[in-house]
Parts: sequence; C-alpha cells; structure tokens
Amino acid sequence: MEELMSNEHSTRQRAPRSFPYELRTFPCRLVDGEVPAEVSAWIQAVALGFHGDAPTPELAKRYVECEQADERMATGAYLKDTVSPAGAWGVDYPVATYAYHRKTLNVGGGTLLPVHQITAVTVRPSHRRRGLLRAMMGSDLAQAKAAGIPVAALTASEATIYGRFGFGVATHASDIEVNVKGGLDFIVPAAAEQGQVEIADPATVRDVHNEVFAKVHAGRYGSIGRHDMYRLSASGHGNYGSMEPVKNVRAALHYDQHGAVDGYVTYKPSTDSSLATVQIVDLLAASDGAYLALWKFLGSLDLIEVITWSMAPVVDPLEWAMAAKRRYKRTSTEDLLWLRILDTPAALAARDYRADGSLTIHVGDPLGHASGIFRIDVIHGKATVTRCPEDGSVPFGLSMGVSELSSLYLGAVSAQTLHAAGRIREDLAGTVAAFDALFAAKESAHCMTNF
Ligand SMILES: CC(=O)SCCNC(=O)CCNC(=O)[C@H](O)C(C)(C)COP(=O)(O)OP(=O)(O)OC[C@H]1O[C@@H](n2cnc3c(N)ncnc32)[C@H](O)[C@@H]1OP(=O)(O)O
Repeated sequence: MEELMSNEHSTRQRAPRSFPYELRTFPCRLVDGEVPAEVSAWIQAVALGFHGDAPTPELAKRYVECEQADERMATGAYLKDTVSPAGAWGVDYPVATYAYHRKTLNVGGGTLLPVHQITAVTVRPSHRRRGLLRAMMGSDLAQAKAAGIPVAALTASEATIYGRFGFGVATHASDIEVNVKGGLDFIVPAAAEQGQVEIADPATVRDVHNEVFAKVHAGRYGSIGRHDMYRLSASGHGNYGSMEPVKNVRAALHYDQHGAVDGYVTYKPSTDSSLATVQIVDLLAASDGAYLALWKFLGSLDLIEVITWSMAPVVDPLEWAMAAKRRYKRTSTEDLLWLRILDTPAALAARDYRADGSLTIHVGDPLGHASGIFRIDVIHGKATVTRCPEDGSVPFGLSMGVSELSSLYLGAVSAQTLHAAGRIREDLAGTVAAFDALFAAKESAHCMTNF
C-alpha cells in the first residue's frame, strides 16, 4: 500500500525527460497479399527484442496471416528529427514495439468479458530505460479505457516490470512431472473411462483447435482468448520461430459420448532428460471426464516413464484422481496471467459472486483509470457497483491499489493474504473477512493461454 502510494507520488513528481520518439500504431495485416514495409520492420524489431532468428519474408508473411486473423494492432516507437548513423538500422525500424489484440476473459457465471491483451513489448537495448515502455503502456491503456474495455491483460517475461502499471498476478500455472511407469491407476477408474481417446494426425488438431478451445474457454473460469498462432503451435505446425512442422509431435483426440471432439492432447519426446520422458505440447479438455481420459491415455504410452507439462492447473483434479498421489510432482508454480482493471465498476459488476453482501473499498491507481471509492452491493450473486463521492462523506472499509484489486479479481490470492503482506489496508475492522466472503470463487481460476 505504502509502495503504491509512493509510486503514485513519484509518477506525479517525475521530471520531464527528453523523448525524441514518435509512436505510430497500425494494423498488422497484409496489403495486396504482401507484408507492408512498416509491418516487416516492426516484425524484425520484435524478433530482435526476444532474441529470435531474423524472420525470412515467407515467415513474416505467415505471422501476419495469423495476426490479421486476430485483428492485432501494432505500435512502434520511431526516432524523429534524426538520421541513423551509416550502416545502422534506419529510422524506419522501430526502437520499441508493442501490440494488442482483443478477445475475452471468462470471469465466471458464463460471462466472457472483453479484454485488451498486450504482447510483443520490446525496447531496443540502445534505447532502454528512457521511458519508452512507460510511454507506450500509458498511451495504450488510456485508449483501451476510452474504447470501453474494462480489463487489460498480459503474460510477463519478468515479474518485476508490470506491477507499477497496475497489473497484478491473476492466475498461476504449474510445471508437473507425472510418473506413469506401468500405467496410471485411478482411485475411481470409471472417472477416467468416459468417452473415447484415439490417435490422430496433428494436422487435425490444427483444424479442430478453435472449436475445441471455444468449448473449453466457455466453461473454464480464468480462461483468456487464444490468438491464431496457437492452433499452429499447439499442433506442431509453427510458432514465432519457424513455420516448419515439428515432426515428432503426436496427437490424440477425445470424443464425447456423442462422438464430438471435446478435447485433445499433443505431445512429443522430451530432449532434456535421460528418462523416457514425454512432454505435453498442449492439452485441452472441455469436461472433467475428457481430462482424466486423456491422462489415462498418456499413462498408457509404452516405454515412457514420465510425462511433463508446464501449464498444469494449480488445483489439479488429476493429482486427486491418481491412486498414487506421490507420483504427481509439482516442480514449480509461476504467475501466468496478469490482469489490469481499467474500469472498476464494469469489471466488478461482470464477475460472478457466490454470496450476497455489501462493502465499500477505496482503489488507488497511479494512472487514474480505476481509482475511486466504490460501493459493491451483491444481491442474488449479481453486483451493482456505485462510484461514491471522495469528499470524506463516505467511509470505506479497505484501501488497495489497482494491482491488488486485479489480483483479487479472480481469486489468485485472498484479501487476508494481501493484508498480511502489507499490501492492503483495513480501514474498518472486519472488512478483510467480508471481502473474502464476497469474492470467494467457486473454483480456482486457470488460464491455458500464454501470449
Ligand atoms: C507483455 C510482454 O510482451 S512481456 C515481454 C517484455 N519484453 C522483454 O522482456 C524484452 C526485453 N526487455 C525490454 O525490451 C525492455 O527492457 C522492457 C520492455 C522490459 C522495458 O522497457 P524500457 O523502455 O527500458 O522501460 P521504461 O524506461 O519505460 O521503464 C519503465 C519503468 O519500468 C522499470 N523497468 C523496466 N524494465 C524493467 C525490468 N526488466 N525489471 C524491473 N523494472 C523495469 C523502469 O525502471 C521504469 O521504472 P519507473 O518508471 O518506475 O522509474
């Protein structure tokens, strides 16, 4: 709390610094079937920032085909009123990149909330720490707010960058290793025997991906939309580094009792282990039965001792379904989805609530978008959120920053824990407990999408 307040203070006090850049935003799309020069230079700058290979023109074209399906908008920061030294990249190459696409976030109760997904953030090493990220983020969040988008989201390369802009960790994912030597036994075998699992060509996963993901996304609290490249990377048909099919990716589909595909797993042999290890590339399941059946299938792979997965849910039914719980090892758990509330009343009203009640909170936001005093009244699980005057006439029970509210939003952490961490202040006794009772989620949020 103190830190958030001091951030707010330091933002206001920041001395003006020279900013010899111009920000330009443009759609990432083909024109007359070709990659425009501006988009091509932007793609090269992104690859530089993430230490990737320089994309060939063919590869760049495939990227853009995906990105235009997402209606992705790119921003570049360009040096103005100058020329580049001889031999260096010209001023047509952006010194910083940033992009967004807009999809939806499952906030419970069947609601898919519009969300502004930020990605491809890079700053050229020779221009870092001069305020380029701050400038791009500030202008983009303001435009997303003005466009009526209630929440922004990203997945972060480093955990220390985005809190200052109001983002908070909203979901986690675990790296797991499941020992399947001799097969996987389940406490209730029938739970893993629903529907049918059969091997398929990975190209089939590429083709059914969007349909299967839509089913999973609609039912999975915390799920965020996937960009078009996902159907390629999930099926081993390409990624931002290459569009060459990965030859050792295998696939199995799950069919429900009506024969409809409602899940799949893609997997490949792991390269970094002496054990007979298989690594899950992607696993989607629209029902608990499909999920366990796909794991039972993985357990039946002969010659394999260990299955690894880097996107397992933090609360994983598999762990509790297995006869030998100790054969499930969670090797690490990290933040995955970061959210940033832009419109507090809209975001809080969209959420699903399990209990009724009322409370009033104060939210601080260094960028101003989400700040204010808000009264939350939940009746029959639906919230009405009212902005209150900030003239001292309305008492509030809790004070927090927008980063904290964004972490509380889907239940990644409780108010009690953030209070114990010194990050929220209880202004009226009992409000921390009241907040947790009101915001308790019926399940643990899980996001299956890295972007
Ligand atoms: C959503 C995504 O795309 S995640 C991928 C992010 N990109 C990368 O990791 C690629 C490599 N890194 C970079 O390109 C750059 O270093 C960036 C984008 C992380 C930062 O860009 P910069 O232009 O240097 O940041 P900028 O000068 O605007 O700094 C803004 C603030 O963030 C802080 N900051 C910037 N980078 C970091 C970092 N890696 N760790 C901690 N703090 C950081 C700065 O100190 C500054 O703080 P202040 O304004 O509170 O004083």
